[in-house]
Amino acid sequence: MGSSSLGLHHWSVLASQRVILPQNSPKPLQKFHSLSITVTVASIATSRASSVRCHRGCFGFTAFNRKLRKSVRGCATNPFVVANDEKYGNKQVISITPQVYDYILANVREPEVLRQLREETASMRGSQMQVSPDQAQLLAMLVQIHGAEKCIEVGVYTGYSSLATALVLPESGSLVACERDGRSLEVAKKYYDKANVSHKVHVKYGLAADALRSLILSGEASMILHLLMLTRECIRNTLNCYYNLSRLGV
Ligand SMILES: C[S@@+](CC[C@H](N)C(=O)[O-])C[C@H]1O[C@@H](n2cnc3c(N)ncnc32)[C@H](O)[C@@H]1O
Repeated sequence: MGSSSLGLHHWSVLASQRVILPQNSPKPLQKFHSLSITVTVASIATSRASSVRCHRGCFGFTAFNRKLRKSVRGCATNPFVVANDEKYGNKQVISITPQVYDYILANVREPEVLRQLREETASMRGSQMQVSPDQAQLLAMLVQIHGAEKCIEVGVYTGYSSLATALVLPESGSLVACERDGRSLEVAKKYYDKANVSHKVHVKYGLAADALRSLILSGEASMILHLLMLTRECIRNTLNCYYNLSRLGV
């Protein structure tokens, strides 16, 4: 993986990374791992209990999710939490309450086209899977800070996070968008068109691992892997491909 590569994961994959990543991961993957934690922290803060349930079903990381559910429940009821752990110097920390989250949502910078996509998706099956506006803003910001030109999204659904990414990519940039569900992909494509970013998005309909394998074969250059929401087996296959990409130095 080249020097301009950046790896991010959605929080729910964090537990699996420990199991799947090779022990002697090359440096880029170590960077990838620590960056995921950044996103994880941000995402845990804004995840809803319903999505926690969904992820539990998908991945079966019961202990991890039990902990997470507990923290989400705690966040919803206690505006302030005193962290007794010495590590935090017994400081008072603000947790996310519905009111704080309302404030975040009211102040997030969400382009009009993303708002429309979010509203259209709200009535669709699986809408709880969609990333939230604040998560998308964080992703878009990281793409911009990093000056990324080539990105991959594994798991597009109706396209919210991929559209947020495509909107901030430069005109010369490209996003490989992998999704196995044709119906949600149709919605995504409609919004890429609407936002005039279709030329930046290379849609790969089918299993992500296949798309990644073909990227390896074609020797595609540096990229961002920024969302991975698959079954455990798919994660294993996909990460193997990703690991091969980094070993090849692409
Ligand atoms: C959590 S959703 C993605 C949310 C999306 N990034 C958004 O912003 O709305 C996960 C998506 O991954 C897709 N998916 C699951 N396994 C897959 C695989 N093996 N290959 C490609 N897509 C997959 C599902 O169909 C689903 O649409």
